Amino acid sequence: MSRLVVVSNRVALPDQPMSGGLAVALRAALEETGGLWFGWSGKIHPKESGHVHEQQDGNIEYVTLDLSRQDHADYYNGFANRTLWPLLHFRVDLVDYSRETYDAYRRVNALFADKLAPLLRDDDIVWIHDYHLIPLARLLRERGVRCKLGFFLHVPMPSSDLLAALPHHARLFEGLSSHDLIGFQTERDLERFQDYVRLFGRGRVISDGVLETSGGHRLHAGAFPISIDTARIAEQAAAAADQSSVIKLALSIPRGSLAIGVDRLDYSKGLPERFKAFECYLKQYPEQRDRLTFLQIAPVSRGGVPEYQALRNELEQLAGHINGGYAHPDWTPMRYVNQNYPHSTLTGFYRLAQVGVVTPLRDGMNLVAKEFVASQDEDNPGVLVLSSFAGAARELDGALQVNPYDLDGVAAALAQAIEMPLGERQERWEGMMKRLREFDITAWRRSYLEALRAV
Ligand SMILES: O=P(O)(O)OC[C@H]1O[C@H](O[C@H]2O[C@H](CO)[C@@H](O)[C@H](O)[C@H]2O)[C@H](O)[C@@H](O)[C@@H]1O
Ligand SMILES: O=c1ccn([C@@H]2O[C@H](COP(=O)(O)OP(=O)(O)O)[C@@H](O)[C@H]2O)c(=O)[nH]1
Repeated sequence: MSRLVVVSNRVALPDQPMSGGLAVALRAALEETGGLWFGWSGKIHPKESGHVHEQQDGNIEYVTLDLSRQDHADYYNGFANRTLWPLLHFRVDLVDYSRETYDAYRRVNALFADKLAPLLRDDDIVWIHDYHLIPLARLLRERGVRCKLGFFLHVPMPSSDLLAALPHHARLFEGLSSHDLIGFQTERDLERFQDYVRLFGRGRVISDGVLETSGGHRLHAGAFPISIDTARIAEQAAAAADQSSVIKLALSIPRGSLAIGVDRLDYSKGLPERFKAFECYLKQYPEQRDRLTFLQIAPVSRGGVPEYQALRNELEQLAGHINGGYAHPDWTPMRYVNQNYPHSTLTGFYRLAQVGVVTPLRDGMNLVAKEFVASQDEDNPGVLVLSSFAGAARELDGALQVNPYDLDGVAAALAQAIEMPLGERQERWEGMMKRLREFDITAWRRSYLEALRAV
């Protein structure tokens, strides 16, 4: 059996807190197969990039690299998170492009290739993840790597006109053609990529899922929606009721209902719009007031990027404004928490909640939506309010689907969720849970790797 080598910028090193779906999902996938996980150590080196750390945990070997302060600023905060991230989330207005950060991005990818290529064997299966590492496959091929190379994009693929707004887009995206298989979260993402190849990439779509580049090279592309370890999450949620933080939360809401949101503090997650929609709900449904408490957990993410700092300030003001307007001495409508929680606690929080609120403006998948469903009590399941712009919306059709820009629509969905009769809640939940049981993290990994092996 060939060895699985996973490559990603973010690596979930043992005993580190995880927030971010990529790390959560890849750890779950690698725990089953074992293999090598290669990427950034999460550390800044005072002098230079490239210092290597090696670590073994069970059947997973970790090889990670430090980044210098400059490379971290220009590659991670810069080109990856101020250029590609907004572009791929349809936010051209936030794209900050500079040749300096693009050079750093290529430089760090070349460093990854230099360190990884000597570790690879011809019968390895190498699975590269996400927008940080688009040029890596080509750089590995240039260093003589011959094994199968696959790529998975965790974020949305925007429409081709938006991609074409990026200077040097052709040079960047041509690099993807060095893979044998490119995976997307949804069929829509795949379609938009095929459009880009035809309209701007000088390539051809031979048949659905088979592409030919301008140089005549053929590669495969498909949709592989990422998922969760459904059975484990359901077990954790049922066991979490004994945890002190879960008990304390339950005791703090003696009457009424809990709505919960859990997101990295990121502008793609639609948090200001969500807070404003909650305010609309409080205003428009006074008869339900005092019954619903909204808990938003939002661990700080990419704190070195100015747009994320501005978002944090905005959310603090909005939360203060809502509580100032509606709180009573014995009830506060909003609880806004920047702390990061382990899954074992989060699943207990999800299970306590009557409503899960997942309203990103754009999201590749959104694992929180799936975790919320998997954590529910089958005898009394909560209701998921889900943005139709999350990749998860394709599969979670039992959710109340909303347009996150339509604040009145989100407010109405919250009110509907609170009033929804048990029978309807169960029916909606069962359909979604069936899908998550059948298509869990193992099925995702298998379906992608089988397709890659078959190429
Ligand atoms: O590594 P960070 O900069 O801290 O960011 C965390 C991760 O955010 C993004 O996650 C995406 O992957 C999820 C799993 O496929 C998906 O559900 C979600 O919609 C995406 O936003 C990013 O793509 C990852 O690279 C980051 O590690
Ligand atoms: O305090 C937190 C907040 C989030 N998460 C996890 O981080 C992941 C977020 O993934 P998602 O796909 O929803 O969004 P991303 O952050 O990757 O864009 C989920 O597994 C969450 O349970 C966590 O472990 N602790």
